[in-house]
Parts: sequence; C-alpha cells; structure tokens
Amino acid sequence: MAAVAGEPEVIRDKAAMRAWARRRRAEGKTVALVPTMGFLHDGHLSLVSAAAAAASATSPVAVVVSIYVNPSQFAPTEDLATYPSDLAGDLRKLAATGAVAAVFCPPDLYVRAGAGGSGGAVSCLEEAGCGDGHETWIRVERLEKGLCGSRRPVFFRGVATVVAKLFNIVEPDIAVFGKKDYQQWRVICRMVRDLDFAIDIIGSEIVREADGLAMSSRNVHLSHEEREKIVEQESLVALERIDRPAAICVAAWFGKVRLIDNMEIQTHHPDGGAGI
Ligand SMILES: Nc1ncnc2c1ncn2[C@@H]1O[C@H](COP(=O)(O)OP(=O)(O)OP(=O)(O)O)[C@@H](O)[C@H]1O
Ligand SMILES: CC(C)(CO)[C@@H](O)C(=O)[O-]
Ligand code: BAL
Repeated sequence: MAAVAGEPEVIRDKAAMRAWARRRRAEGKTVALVPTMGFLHDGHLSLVSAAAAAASATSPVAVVVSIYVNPSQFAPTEDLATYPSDLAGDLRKLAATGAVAAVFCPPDLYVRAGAGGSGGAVSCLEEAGCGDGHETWIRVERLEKGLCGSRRPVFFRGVATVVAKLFNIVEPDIAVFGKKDYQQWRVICRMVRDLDFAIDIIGSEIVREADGLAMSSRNVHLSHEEREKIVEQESLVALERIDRPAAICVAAWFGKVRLIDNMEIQTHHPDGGAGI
C-alpha cells in the first residue's frame, strides 16, 4: 500500500472537499474515492488498499474515503436510526493504513425542505422532497429492480443519487466499491456508463470473517443464532454456485436479519435473466 505522509485530512464541507481534490489533481495526482457509511472493518480497508494500488510511477494516488450514512437510501421502516457509527475509531483505522490522504465526513449532503431550507427530513418519500428541498433522483431503472431492490424500495435510487453527488463533489478519477454489495456495484457501473462520468469503477473482492461470514458493519447487530444461520445460507449458496461468487453476497434484509433468498438469486442471477 502506498504510504501517505501524516494523518488523513478530515474535511466536512463539500466546497472544501472539491477544492482539496482539485488541488491534488493539479499536482498530477490520481484521486481515488472509497465511499462508505462508516463503522469500518477490514472489508472497507481492502477497498482502501485497492484504491492505493492504483498509483503509478507517473501518477501517485490521493485516496479519499467518504463516511456518510445516506438517509435517502433508507425507507422509513429501515434502520437509519440504529445504523452503527464510530467516527473516532474509523479515523484511527484509516490513519493506521498510512494510505489515506483525506476523509470526507459531511454532516449532511442534502438541501432540506423547511425553514430557510435547513429543516425537514430528506425523505425517501417523494412528497417530502418537494418544496425547497431535494427533489432530484437518479434511477437505474432495470438493474435497481429485484434482489435487494425488491425489499428496499428506495435503496438503489438513494445510492445512485448520493454516489452521483459524491462524484460531483470529489470529482475522482477512480472509485472503489465492494462486490459484497454486488447489485449496488453493477448499478453504479451502469450509472457511470449511462451518464458519462469519466470515472473508472473498481469492483473489489469480498472480505470474510474466519467463519465465512462476509464482513459487514451491521453484523454487530446479529445474535449468535442469526449469524450462524447466515453463515449456513452463505455456504450453501457458495457450494451450489462456487463459480459465481457474486451470488453469495446478494442479500435481503428482513428486519435486522439478513438472509439470502436462493429463489431470487436463481431468478435474477447475472446469467439468469436480469442482466446484472
Ligand atoms: N466484506 C466486504 N468485502 C468487500 N467490500 C466490502 C465489504 N463490506 C463492505 N464492503 C464495501 O464497502 C463499501 C461501503 O460499504 P458500507 O459502508 O455500507 O459497509 P457494509 O459493511 O457494507 O455495511 P452494511 O452492513 O450496512 O451492509 C461498499 O462498496 C461495500 O460493498
Ligand atoms: C455506496 C454507499 C456509500 C452509498 O451511500 C453505501 O450504499 C455503501 O456504503 O455501500
Ligand atoms: N452496503 C449497503 C448499504 C446499505 O445497506 O444501506
């Protein structure tokens, strides 16, 4: 991993982030973005390594990690309020890699409806986005359907929109996403192609715990029984479809329990009709 002198710069303001990234590019650096929602684990750090590895002799890389729990990808029934976070711990982990130049952790990325544009929620609901608040959404219309999209109605719309916002703020040359969230990775690739973002998207391999469970921030919420059930499901899928690791990670959330729906994987598998 290419080393960066000193601690990462912590940037909260989007104009400051854009200016910082433009300075790095003016210095001849490649800017590589790793978008996350924080509560970092080794899966995230593997994305940092992949980003840092993009450096070449002629163009050193400046790795930016964003930490932002994006409200618009959560439906009202989902777990926005309980999403785990530990910014101080995240900053320590990122500093320890020696590979991160900046951490972008904005308090909010949306224009809010309400008094002076500062109140109100950024909702996943259409009507709450009206008025003087945020109302522009990116839809990747076919790929967002099925799999996770069938259980999380606003998820991919929120992801595509916030990732586009991050791309416009950081203006990276490269962005890295984990194949654990396989459908998300494919949605982002399609958005980048369709909307002509000049960004190379890197899909990074899944990092697992010793028992085979894919690392995931929400794993802290799993009980022992829930965890065992997921490991069992993941290994069943892995055994059946060993040549198709992407299918292993395609997950749906039922409350806080993540289960894999084999039927859906078969129906919507990359080679099986949905064209993911
Ligand atoms: N185990 C992993 N292996 C590879 N990439 C990962 C892994 N876990 C997360 N990522 C990637 O890190 C990026 C940020 O993910 P995020 O911050 O949502 O963490 P997460 O662990 O996926 O959280 P959650 O439990 O909410 O799914 C995404 O591109 C995601 O695919
Ligand atoms: C890509 C992302 C950072 C958008 O909020 C999120 O969905 C995630 O962490 O996978
Ligand atoms: N990595 C997926 C983010 C989410 O479930 O909201």
